[in-house]
Amino acid sequence: MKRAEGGGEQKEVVSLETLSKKMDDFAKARDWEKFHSPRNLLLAMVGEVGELSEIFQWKGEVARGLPDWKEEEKVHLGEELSDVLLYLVRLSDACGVDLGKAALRKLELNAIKYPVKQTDHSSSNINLKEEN
Ligand SMILES: Nc1ccn([C@H]2C[C@H](O)[C@@H](COP(=O)(O)OP(=O)(O)OP(=O)(O)O)O2)c(=O)n1
Repeated sequence: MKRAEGGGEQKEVVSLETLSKKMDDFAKARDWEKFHSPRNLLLAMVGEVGELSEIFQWKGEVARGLPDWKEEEKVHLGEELSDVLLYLVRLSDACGVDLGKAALRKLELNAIKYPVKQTDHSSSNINLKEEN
């Protein structure tokens, strides 16, 4: 696994390929590939998005970085975020989509659609600007 320098500290870099391979190994070892169809994976991912949403439910708006959250709440959050990511990676594989490549292309498309000079950073909804 690759490691990157980060302010003197070594930080582990986890690639989508690594997650994809580990999910593949996990499914093969259990003979669960038959369950990992695109539709099943999509539904499983949406279920995990629901579990992720539950963590934020009724809390009101929370500050970036979650400074007021207990450590155990952050650990739980990491688990649910991971479930969503793992199913998304697996779903992309099951659909024959190179997720990393597709995401980089989408970022480029986003930058063309929303050029820096036309973006009003004082507005939370850039579409409002276009309508006014
Ligand atoms: N058929 C399955 C079942 C599980 N997993 C993997 C992917 C997810 O990362 C995690 C999901 O496991 P659970 O369905 O047990 O969900 P939770 O971990 O969220 O448990 P719970 O729903 O009890 O909170 O396990 C998988 O790849 N294929």
